[in-house]
Amino acid sequence: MLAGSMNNDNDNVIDLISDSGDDFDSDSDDPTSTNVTSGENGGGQSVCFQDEDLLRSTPSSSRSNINDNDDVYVYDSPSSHRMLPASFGGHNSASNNELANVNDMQARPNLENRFMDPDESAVYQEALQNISLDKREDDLDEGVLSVSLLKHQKMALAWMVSKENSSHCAGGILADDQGLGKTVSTIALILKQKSQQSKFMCADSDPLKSEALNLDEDDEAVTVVDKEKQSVNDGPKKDLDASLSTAASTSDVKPSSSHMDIVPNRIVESKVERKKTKTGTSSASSTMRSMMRPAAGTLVVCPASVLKQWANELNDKVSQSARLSVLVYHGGARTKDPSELAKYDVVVTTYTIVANEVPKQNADDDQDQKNGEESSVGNKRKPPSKSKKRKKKLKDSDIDLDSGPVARVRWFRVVLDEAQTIKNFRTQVAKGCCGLRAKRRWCLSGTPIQNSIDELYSYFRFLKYDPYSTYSSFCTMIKHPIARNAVHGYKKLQTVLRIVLLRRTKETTINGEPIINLPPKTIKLQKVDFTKEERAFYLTLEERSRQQFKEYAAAGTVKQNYANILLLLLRLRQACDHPLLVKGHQSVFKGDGSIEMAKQLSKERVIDLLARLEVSALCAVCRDTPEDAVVAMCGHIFCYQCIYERITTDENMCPVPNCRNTLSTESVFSSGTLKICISGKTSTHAIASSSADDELSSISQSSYISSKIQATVDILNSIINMHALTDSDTIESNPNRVSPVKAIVFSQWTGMLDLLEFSLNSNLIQYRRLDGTMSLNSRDKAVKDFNTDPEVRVMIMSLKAGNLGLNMVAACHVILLDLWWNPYAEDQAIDRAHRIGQTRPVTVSRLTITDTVEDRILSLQEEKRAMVNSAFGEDKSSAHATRLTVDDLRYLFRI
Ligand SMILES: Nc1ncnc2c1ncn2[C@@H]1O[C@H](COP(=O)(O)OP(=O)(O)OP(=O)(O)O)[C@@H](O)[C@H]1O
Repeated sequence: MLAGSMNNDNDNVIDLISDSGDDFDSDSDDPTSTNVTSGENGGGQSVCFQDEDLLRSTPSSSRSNINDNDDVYVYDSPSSHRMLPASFGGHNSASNNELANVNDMQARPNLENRFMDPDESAVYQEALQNISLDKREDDLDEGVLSVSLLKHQKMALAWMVSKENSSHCAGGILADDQGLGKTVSTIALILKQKSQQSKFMCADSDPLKSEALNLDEDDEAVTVVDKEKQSVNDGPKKDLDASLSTAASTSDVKPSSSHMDIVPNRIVESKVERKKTKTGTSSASSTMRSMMRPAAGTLVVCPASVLKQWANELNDKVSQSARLSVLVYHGGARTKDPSELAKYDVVVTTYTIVANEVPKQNADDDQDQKNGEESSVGNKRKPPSKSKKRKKKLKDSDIDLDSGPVARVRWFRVVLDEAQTIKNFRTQVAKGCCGLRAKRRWCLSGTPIQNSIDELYSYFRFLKYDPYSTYSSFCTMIKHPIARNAVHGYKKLQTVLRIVLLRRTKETTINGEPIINLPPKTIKLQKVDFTKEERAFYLTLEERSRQQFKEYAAAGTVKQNYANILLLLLRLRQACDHPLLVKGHQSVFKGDGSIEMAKQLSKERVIDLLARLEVSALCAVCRDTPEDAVVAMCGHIFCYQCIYERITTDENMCPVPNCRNTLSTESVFSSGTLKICISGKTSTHAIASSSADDELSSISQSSYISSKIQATVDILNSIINMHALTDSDTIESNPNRVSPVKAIVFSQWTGMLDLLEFSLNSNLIQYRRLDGTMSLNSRDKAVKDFNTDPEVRVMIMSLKAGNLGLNMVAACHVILLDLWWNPYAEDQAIDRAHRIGQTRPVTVSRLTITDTVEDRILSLQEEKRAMVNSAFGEDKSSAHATRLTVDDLRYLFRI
């Protein structure tokens, strides 16, 4: 275990998780956010804690069911390994226990008093009210959905409806495991509440009604649109399939081309809106503009990769008679007219678009975060006063002109799918989502907490879950109580969460019955050996990295060189996949015009950009370790996917605050592109294989089949050939006869996918590919081909582009080519196949090379799981928070 290798030197604790805005943010899925334990008590599960993460260790019995002997994890135990305990969801087998917290409050006023704050009385009241609602179910009239809701979905529907009707925090977090049908539950909610939504959308035309319904407390002025100025317009009625085929590509979207079944009487006169917005920037006109903000239906915000899937589900799961009008709001040619959005029951868009179109929260918000960070335990600061709020809202109106259509309507409901996207409250995307005006707010996430308690704050802020929606209150009322007394602090947190969060795992039972009968999932850790040459290559690299680290340590500059150290680790991880990745092999992205652009730059500039790229720790958009890192002309670093989505859909401004640099696909460079310019060679392969000092050139060729690739191909071949059919096969006895066995292969590096492709081609294995550089239409087609074409047996995907949301039950094997710091990203990937609709046992192969950095990553992953579990577990013995220490890094470098 990791901790076993560490000493007690707490003086060595370094703060590798920055508190505010620097590069080492607590959001990142790199070791900085792993909250690794360090040896405080001389080995074992000792930890070095600070108040940031406030986490405790878990007894081994409550951890995942790990068989140490054969490295097979079997996820069929009733005690889920996942991050929230039974008591959180409130709707699982522990449904009686889960009420204990609230009952405690009733029965023992002392407990209540221990944390009761005047601002929290509404929370307390709701906790009391909720006691009796636990097992309620709700359903839709027959024929509204094309499928029947499962029992747990009926329970979710009842809970969501009651939450929406709650006076305090209308909405919540549906945190069911991946693949348990959150999308369908949410669609059921939209349908169930359709009449309320329609009332909201129509109330614009009746000021009295608007006031009586108190329709939008978020707005500074209730929108009053003269009925006479509304045009009744049925709009172009096109069917959803047609709209999808035009709307989802990044290049071929026509404004308003994706309308269907427009709700009559709901069209705000767009000319009026446009005229108003053109008339200058005076406060009068901005107030007017605000008043003219039309009321719209439900906005679904999701990652680009699942945009089409959402639209498809809205189409497929709703019967013809109850059909919802749906707009896929995406692509450079999307409408600029907010009233256009207000015509639809549901608008589906991406996080990138929300981040771009919604004005970021202003200084008040930042000040609040500062207050929270600065305030010490017991030193409570007041949340912003009402007058301040008012001021802020007026400012919002003033910046209305800068905002896009999604920010210029009042939504009835906003749903954030894969809501962990906003887990870092400091990111633009989190701020953008919080800036949306909405009456009801939902977060959907199978992995709501990945790194720290702070992630909850981001959801609470979005949900406007008062009083915890300001950072200072969140710290005072949640973080600090945990720091003071973990037992009571967590109990309180569980109670607070129980009101807004519903979670069931695949192992949850209702009345003794599993909520879902999925075939089992088996995860195998498959250890692969390097060849002699690969081992030699790796050892040389490792030795160099170790020396470098020692130099930093000797100079006392480990912290300052943190980005460099991450890069050293990255190289070691890549070496485990294929030596060529270390040599700079990277996909030259399809249609990449940037080589020509880079050639125009001076050599110094190119070298400078390459240097920046090579020390990049985090993507400036997602704040994760960049996948397929690119550097922009301004020097900022991004994942290619993160920036590609932005520059192909929007105004092309660099998303880094105060950097107004214009970006295009031609002006962001991969290291491969820059190296081509420096060397004058035409391909990265050529550079890699022609290095003068490359004594190991035979394994640095793109045609070289690395051990991991060989292992992957072996697995694939055995899967494909395994199910030889006999004459006696029936559909029942051998379902593979009708649906051939298929596999998904994930890697973090598109360069690795390129290299794998060589072997798949030479083995005549038919495959499709999905990565972040592909248009949404191409991705959708790849998924469809994989799911429906019996000849296509393999899907190769980049982890970032493919691990969220997609339904791929055609696969019953998943191969993870490399390990990720954050084990939850792997869980998400695996659950593309292990979800409702899967009929066969799912086998997962995690490939690792023995005796390399990957062994240590495995330990880190387990520590991370234990950390997240322990945040909510039963063991109260060691209530501390964790930080990555110098010793942790020594451990990673085997020093
Ligand atoms: N009641 C139902 N009947 C039939 N199929 C269903 C039902 N509910 C969900 N499904 C199907 O199960 C699959 C998983 O559902 P869904 O995508 O809603 O899960 P999810 O919880 O949103 O997953 P993720 O967290 O991965 O996004 C989908 O293919 C969906 O169509």
